[in-house]
Amino acid sequence: MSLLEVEDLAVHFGGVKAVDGVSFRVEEGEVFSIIGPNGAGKSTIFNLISRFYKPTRGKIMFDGRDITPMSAHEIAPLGIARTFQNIELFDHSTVLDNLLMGRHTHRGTNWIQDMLFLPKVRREEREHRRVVEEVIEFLELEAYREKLIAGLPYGVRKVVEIGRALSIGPKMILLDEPASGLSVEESQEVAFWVEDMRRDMGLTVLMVEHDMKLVTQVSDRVLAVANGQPLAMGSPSEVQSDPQVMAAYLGTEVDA
Ligand SMILES: Nc1ncnc2c1ncn2[C@@H]1O[C@H](COP(=O)(O)OP(=O)(O)OP(=O)(O)O)[C@@H](O)[C@H]1O
Repeated sequence: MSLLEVEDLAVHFGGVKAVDGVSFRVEEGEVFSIIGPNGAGKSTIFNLISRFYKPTRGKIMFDGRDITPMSAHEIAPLGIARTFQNIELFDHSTVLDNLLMGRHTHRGTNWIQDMLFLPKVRREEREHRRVVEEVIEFLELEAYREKLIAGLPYGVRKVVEIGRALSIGPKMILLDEPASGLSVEESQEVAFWVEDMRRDMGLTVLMVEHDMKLVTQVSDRVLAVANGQPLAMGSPSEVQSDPQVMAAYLGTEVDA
């Protein structure tokens, strides 16, 4: 059984077939990337898997469960976390508080217990802190722990965005263009973290990315899409040399 199974997925917005008949499987521990020109449907596939969009057709299975009918807040506790292309952090909170908010899906207490600060609440709080401190150490964010998001350089905010997703303790992380807007050196750091996430945390990574250097460096397999439809799937080199993929990119910008 694959960790993620996407079967004949489609979503239509009026006359626009944003995604139309996309199927793929992601194995546990795999780094799987989705590439394609602008407007190909990549972010829409992410929005379908993370249950922000309701599919017109198709099925999504995660860890043996049909998650197609579930809502976005129901899938985080199952172990699916995502980052957003446009960074979804609380600008006027610290890095630490943003990461602690990422743990909210694990809340096992109610408001009365919270108000009375019962031992169970204190135990949970300690566990949240432990996990978040591990993430801070993993992403080397120690120097920024108490800093407000608003004052941080873009590259650091992108890393905190990954940290927020990691803080929920997922089995699978969806990275939506983690290298967009980053320098060559910062993109290389993202590559190292993706490799570490898989090796040290045993995570499965599903990534949408334009930076082909990053995709080639970290991905086991790649799915290329265009106009909402699958074009080719295979190793990074197989997909990059596929004639249909090359044709789809002709006349469009490829960040090689
Ligand atoms: N909520 C929506 N309503 C209407 N159309 C949408 C919606 N979401 C996406 N689309 C359309 O679906 C198509 C695919 O968009 P999507 O953002 O998934 O592409 P993408 O491959 O992620 O592009 P990019 O690389 O530029 O981020 C586009 O034509 C887009 O305009």
